[in-house]
Amino acid sequence: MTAAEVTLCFLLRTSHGAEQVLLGLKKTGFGSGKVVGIGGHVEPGEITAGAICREVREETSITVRQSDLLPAGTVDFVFPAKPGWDMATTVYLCRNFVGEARESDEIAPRWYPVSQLPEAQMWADAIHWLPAFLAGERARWRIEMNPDNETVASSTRTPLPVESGLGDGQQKS
Ligand SMILES: Nc1[nH]c(=O)nc2c1ncn2[C@H]1C[C@H](O)[C@@H](COP(=O)(O)OP(=O)(O)OP(=O)(O)O)O1
Repeated sequence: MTAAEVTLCFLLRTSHGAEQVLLGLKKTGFGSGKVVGIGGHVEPGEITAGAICREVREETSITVRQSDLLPAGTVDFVFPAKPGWDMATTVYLCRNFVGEARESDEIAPRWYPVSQLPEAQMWADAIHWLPAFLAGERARWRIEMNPDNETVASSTRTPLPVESGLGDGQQKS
């Protein structure tokens, strides 16, 4: 089964001298009840950068321009006991955006200090890859889950060269 194409964007800001990242409590669907990154599925006909701008706006009311997206890498989430959940994720950071985060039907967004991520409320794998992306590392990650679909069986990281474009302009057919 082919992994679903999804995308995540981590908005960053500095508040009172501390760096913060926008995450959100997922209220519906996949990962409901967890604190997750902002994002979702790339729809047919969309490029990944267009999809993430749409998802950020739908989920948080914040406007992000494609030209302000900073490609960070990818995460392949692999669920061997549930292959239908496999996702190929393109990850962006963004420091330039317009608007205030507002709750949507899907997500209750909240700013967290980068140094104090809400690890216990997130997917167990997030602490493997998220701090590295937030520290500016660019990489391709592969996360394989255990049969419980919750705990991590393995995580592997392949560094990306700084100039890599990550195929941002590719259109999904
Ligand atoms: N193991 C995992 N750890 C993690 O932190 N995020 C994961 C994950 N597996 C999947 N995700 C993320 C990637 C993706 O952004 C999200 C699932 O996409 P969506 O939020 O779009 O799902 P939904 O089906 O609820 O919504 P729609 O796409 O609107 O139908 O879950």
